Amino acid sequence: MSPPSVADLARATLLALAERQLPATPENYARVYAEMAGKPATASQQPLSHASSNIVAMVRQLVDRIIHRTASLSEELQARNADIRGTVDELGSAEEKELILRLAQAITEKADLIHLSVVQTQNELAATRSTLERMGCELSETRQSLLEDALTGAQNRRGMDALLMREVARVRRHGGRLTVAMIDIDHFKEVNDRFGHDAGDALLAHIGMVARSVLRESDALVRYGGEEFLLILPDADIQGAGFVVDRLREMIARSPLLYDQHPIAITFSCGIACLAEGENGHSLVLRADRALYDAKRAGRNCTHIAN
Ligand SMILES: Nc1nc2c(ncn2[C@@H]2O[C@H](COP(=O)(O)OP(=O)(O)OP(=O)(O)O)[C@@H](O)[C@H]2O)c(=O)[nH]1
Repeated sequence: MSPPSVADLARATLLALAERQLPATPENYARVYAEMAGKPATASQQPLSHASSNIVAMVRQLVDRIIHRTASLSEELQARNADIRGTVDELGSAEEKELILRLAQAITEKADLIHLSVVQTQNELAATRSTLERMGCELSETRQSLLEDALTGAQNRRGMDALLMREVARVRRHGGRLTVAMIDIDHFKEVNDRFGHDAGDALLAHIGMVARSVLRESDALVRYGGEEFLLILPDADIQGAGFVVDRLREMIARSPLLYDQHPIAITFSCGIACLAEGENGHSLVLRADRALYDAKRAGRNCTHIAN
């Protein structure tokens, strides 16, 4: 069975909150989500550059250890080989049965020692390989977090560029559609002004969580700017994207963030654009952004479709 996706976890977290009748506070989210994801809720993240340089230092240490171990094994084998050759020479000239037996015994013991050294080295190399595999996993997590926004868990702009490039190339190669929806929270500044910056941050994390719960596995959520998110919807047309955005609007209306016992209800404005023939990802996003601007000018809490 494949592991649950982030969207599955987000959905399950919302469900678990409702079942336990817990208010949707950031603390409850963090606790339940961490339980679902099987991660410690308070895991402190090392700064990335620090984590990366740690990994590089560890790889260097491991490689040094392998070089040292194989070099000393090679020296040891050479010395034991010379030793055995000497004993075999003695054996060639030995005439007494007892001496022959003793020399043969000595050769067997030396061969056993060689075998032991090789087995030890094999074990050490196997341990090194599993350490390297573990570090490979950590490195790919680190690489992933370089593309993620830490506050909301959405992709950041760098992640968005890579995703859009891949999706536009897919449409060009195989046909199909690509639609994006640019979303901007209405009057977000008032949330900061009234409840404080931490509440604003918690609201952004909340929106990220709710948005992930309405998206499909193949969709992506990007934090485009301060309080602006981009939904990347492969294989969706304008109508399909409108349906996703309506669902998000409904979910957000139904589950306002509870911050310090205060429900913080918000709405958002949205601009939708579908990739046109020959268009690149940058221009697609700009068209969605312009449609969003039109939605704001039209009074907010609505969706506009790009020309
Ligand atoms: N708490 C918090 N606030 C942020 C973050 N990024 C941007 N902001 C704030 O978001 C607010 C955006 O304000 P405006 O651009 O005036 O937009 P708005 O108040 O949402 O108004 P409209 O978009 O016109 O509906 C500013 O006050 C920024 O300081 C963030 O990461 N956390």
